Amino acid sequence: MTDSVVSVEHGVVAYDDRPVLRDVSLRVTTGEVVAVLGANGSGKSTLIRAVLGLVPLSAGTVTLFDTPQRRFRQWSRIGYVPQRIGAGSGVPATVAEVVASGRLARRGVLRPPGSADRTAVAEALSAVGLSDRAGDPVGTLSGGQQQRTLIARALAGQPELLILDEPTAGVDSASQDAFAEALRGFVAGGGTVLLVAHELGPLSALITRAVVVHHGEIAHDGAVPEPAGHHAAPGHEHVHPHAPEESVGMWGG
Ligand SMILES: Nc1ncnc2c1ncn2[C@@H]1O[C@H](COP(=O)(O)OP(=O)(O)OP(=O)(O)O)[C@@H](O)[C@H]1O
Repeated sequence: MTDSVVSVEHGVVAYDDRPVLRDVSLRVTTGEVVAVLGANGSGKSTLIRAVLGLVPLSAGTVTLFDTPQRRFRQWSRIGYVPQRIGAGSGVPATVAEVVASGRLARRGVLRPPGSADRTAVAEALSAVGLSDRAGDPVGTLSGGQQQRTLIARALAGQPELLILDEPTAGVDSASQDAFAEALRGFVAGGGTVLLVAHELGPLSALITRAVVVHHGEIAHDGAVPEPAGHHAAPGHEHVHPHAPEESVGMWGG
C-alpha cells in the first residue's frame, strides 16, 4: 500500500487538437499541500480538471487513491472548489444551505440530514469564520465571504483531498486569512491539498511543495520558488508588506 492520493503519469490534454498539457507527471501523497503555480493560460486549471476527470486525457493516466480514475467512484473523498465565476448567482439560498449541500454526496438526496450532517456543516462554517452569517442569503455576502462559503461547502463533505482553483483570487485579506486558517485546520486533521494559485499570500506558510506549469509542462517541482522580478511587474500589489520574510506574494501572471 502507498499513500498516493493523486498520480498523473505522462498526461496529455488537447483542446481542438491544440495541446494544452504535454506529458505532465505529478504525484501528490497524503498530507501534502501542493500549489500549482504558473502564468495565465499555462494549463494550471486544465491540470486539476484532468485530475478530476472533467476534461479527458488524450494520453497518459490519472490515479486517485491508488485507483485508476475511470474506475474511481469514491468522489466524496474529494472536495473541489472551482474557479470563481463572479459574485451574485441570484439564488436566494442561505449560507448554511449552500454549505449543507456539500453533504449531499455523503448522505444521499433522499435521506434527511442527521446530527452528523448538522455537526459537519457547523464545523465547516466555524472553520471559515462564517458561523454568524449562517442564516443570511449568500447574495448579501462579500465576494470573499462567498468564496469562504464555497470552501466551507467542500469542507462539510469531510473530504480527504481538497482541490481548489485559485481559492483566494480577488479575495479580501480578511477572507484570505480565514481561508488560510481553515486550510491549516484541514491539514492538521490529516487532509491533503492541491490548489492552483497566482498569489499565495497568507497561504505560503502552508505550502509544502510547489509545481510550476509553463506552456503545458512542469517547469519546476519542489520548494516554493522566488517570484522572479515580481516587484517590478505592472499592477503588482504588495499583499503582505509587514512580512517581507515570506517570499512569495505573486508568481507568474
Ligand atoms: N474548454 C476549453 N476549450 C478550449 N481551450 C481551452 C479550454 N479551457 C482552457 N483552454 C485554453 O487552454 C489553455 C490553458 O488554460 P488553463 O485554464 O488550463 O490555464 P491556467 O493556467 O489555469 O490559466 P488562468 O490562470 O488564466 O486560469 C489556455 O490557452 C486556454 O485558453
